[in-house]
Amino acid sequence: MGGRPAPETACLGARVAMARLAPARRAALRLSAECRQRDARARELLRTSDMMDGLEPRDRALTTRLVLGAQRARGLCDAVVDAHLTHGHLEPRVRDALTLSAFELLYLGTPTQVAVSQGVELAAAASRRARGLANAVLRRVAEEDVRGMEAARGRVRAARDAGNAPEVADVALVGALPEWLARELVASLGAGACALALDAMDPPAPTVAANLNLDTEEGAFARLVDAGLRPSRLPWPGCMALGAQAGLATSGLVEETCVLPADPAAQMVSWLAAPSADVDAMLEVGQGRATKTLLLAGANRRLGGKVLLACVDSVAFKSRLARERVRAGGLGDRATCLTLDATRLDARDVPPELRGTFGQVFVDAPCSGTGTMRRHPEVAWSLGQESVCGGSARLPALQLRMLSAAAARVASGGTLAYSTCSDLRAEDEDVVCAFLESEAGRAFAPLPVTDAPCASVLDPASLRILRAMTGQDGFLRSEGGRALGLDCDGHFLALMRKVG
Ligand SMILES: C[S@@+](CC[C@H](N)C(=O)[O-])C[C@H]1O[C@@H](n2cnc3c(N)ncnc32)[C@H](O)[C@@H]1O
Repeated sequence: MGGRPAPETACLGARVAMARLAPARRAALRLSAECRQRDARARELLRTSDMMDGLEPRDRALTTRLVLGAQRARGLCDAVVDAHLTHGHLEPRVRDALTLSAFELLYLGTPTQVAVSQGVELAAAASRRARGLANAVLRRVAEEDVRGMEAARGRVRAARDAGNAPEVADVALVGALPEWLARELVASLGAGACALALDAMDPPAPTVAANLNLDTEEGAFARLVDAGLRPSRLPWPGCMALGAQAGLATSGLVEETCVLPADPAAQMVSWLAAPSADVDAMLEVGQGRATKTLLLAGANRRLGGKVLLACVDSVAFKSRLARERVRAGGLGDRATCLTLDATRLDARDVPPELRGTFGQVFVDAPCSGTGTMRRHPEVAWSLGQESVCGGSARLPALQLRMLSAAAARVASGGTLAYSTCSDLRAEDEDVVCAFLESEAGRAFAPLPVTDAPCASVLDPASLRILRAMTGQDGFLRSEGGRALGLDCDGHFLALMRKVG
């Protein structure tokens, strides 16, 4: 490995001096550096990097875990490492190496000897002079911080078992979150913040939805079996977990839109936001790449309907993608995908397709994404407190503006649905309450999600999950499903009926 070992390394003995850096860790270091330098999303980089193709499947899995995990825990690992430095500055690549190894020690439970010796090699790969420093820092992480983490985990588990809200400091540590975000999540979820923290580093189970616009649930299931993806049914119509995910991309099933990769709670939100068979026109706001468009059209079909959809998003390339996807996904000309700033939906000069009113309007709002941090690890440390907290917070203000503008397009007796993939009350209940108290919202009354049209076709197991997710206010918070063992992201849905 080159260079004379520093005294600290020498005292660890021959095993450390001779350790060979595992290919997975070497790849993780390079990819972490690339994430930092290009400000790239870790998942996107992992998907497109040639480096991943050259790795054995087991190494690929470890690299993925390390890169995503180190991104997720980056602020916390930085602070832990900094606390053990005797002088301030670290070369960025050495910091990348120490972050990866601190993450292994604190969150993956890698045995100390392995994590430290590999961490020393990793740091040496970044800078030869860093061996001694890496050894000293990582030993202290192993001796001091791992113990503190175990104690915090024990307290969060105890709070979960007793049904109590956990301590904010414990959630920040165990969930690898900035303190302010941990505080907001505990305030929003109460005891539900325990599971969020304890599962923070568990990769979400791969799940897909049958595209019921193209095929039956049984047909999609059979095609997944044929592709060797070992599907099993989850308690929601068309929702399936995959026993083997490798092969989904190459099976062609996603490209053909036979199945739609989607979290179980996102599937539920789409179904519950779907109109009944007698609604002929629906407006979807924040269409993105049309995953929910296809899901809710499929649910409407299952109810016997054939709704026409007008869909808007402010980003032109998403509308283009959505257009291709709804066509391939079996909606033909029934869905119109438009690029428009939805805060202007109440203006007179909207495109002709958006004039008049709709029996169902669904706002899938842009949000912090705090419910999907396992998929999008950057969120935890890149989200600014000022985006979601305080009277002038950017996201709640945008969400309220979009909801109010969309409300102008709801027909009398029609339904307005509002959803986010945020766990924060500031973007969920608080936005809905502010809307209902506003001039535009006075004509609306909350409608319990258990009264959504699709509830009539749910089997007892699906109804049980739905009830567990429904709060006393009638809104859906998916974290209630976790208590029943459903592995899902954090999603929120409110339904409101136009009564005025
Ligand atoms: C939660 S994502 C939607 C996900 C999408 N419905 C799906 O199923 O994949 C929110 C969407 O709102 C869009 N958006 C953000 N600001 C907007 C605005 N002012 N007007 C319309 N769309 C907006 C974003 O581009 C993003 O695609």
